[in-house]
Amino acid sequence: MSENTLEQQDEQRHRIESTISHLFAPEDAGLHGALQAAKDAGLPEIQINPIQGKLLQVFATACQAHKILEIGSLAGYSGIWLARALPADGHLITLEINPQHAEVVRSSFANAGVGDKTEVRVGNALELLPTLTAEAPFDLIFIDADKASYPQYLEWAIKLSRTGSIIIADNCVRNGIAFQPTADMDADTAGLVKYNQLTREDPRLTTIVLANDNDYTDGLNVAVVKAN
Ligand SMILES: C[S@@+](CC[C@H](N)C(=O)[O-])C[C@H]1O[C@@H](n2cnc3c(N)ncnc32)[C@H](O)[C@@H]1O
Repeated sequence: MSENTLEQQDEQRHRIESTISHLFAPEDAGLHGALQAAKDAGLPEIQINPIQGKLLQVFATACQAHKILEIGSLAGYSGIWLARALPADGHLITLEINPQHAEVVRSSFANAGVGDKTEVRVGNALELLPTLTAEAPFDLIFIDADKASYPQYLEWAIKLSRTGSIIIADNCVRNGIAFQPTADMDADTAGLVKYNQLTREDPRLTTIVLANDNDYTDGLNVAVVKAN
């Protein structure tokens, strides 16, 4: 029997991933609407994928999240996944620096039926985070904004957490460059490398990186707060 070519293996992997996505993480009209609104507004297509969205919901459910904080909203796609994991009296705050993005997010949240339990705060997350202490602790914090600031976002995420909170950050693999410090790395890569190092070494956290695919193109860093 002849061995599968690389192309056939790729096709098979893609088929299995699509099946998992279709079976376990189907997108409804609200999520499709957020993607279409992003396209119509000319926003970049850099949102998480459906399997990651479902994974966020699984983690939110695991820590019985009532309060969720997101850093980096874009068009509200990940925010909708997260908000849907909340109970009726739950609340999601999402921070977004770009006012145009924030407008799209608000309307996508309303279209998806999660307008009542969500709030978009506009500004630089590094300036907004210190204003959130009275609303802490957050049960789950999702970090997905500028990569250079990830180490500072981690510091705030821990401050705004409780024991058992889950801190998740996107783009923490990037074909392996997020683990390899080099003399000439750019600020984004330096932020990711430092983030992975800090979450690995901080005794208050237990952390793993989950790749999105077998090629390790990218993935999520998932840290649980052990003690706070
Ligand atoms: C990768 S996108 C977020 C994608 C979104 N989480 C999703 O998956 O649907 C990053 C977002 O972070 C925002 N952003 C970048 N720097 C920021 C900052 N300093 N403070 C707040 N938001 C920021 C960008 O404007 C952009 O909308």
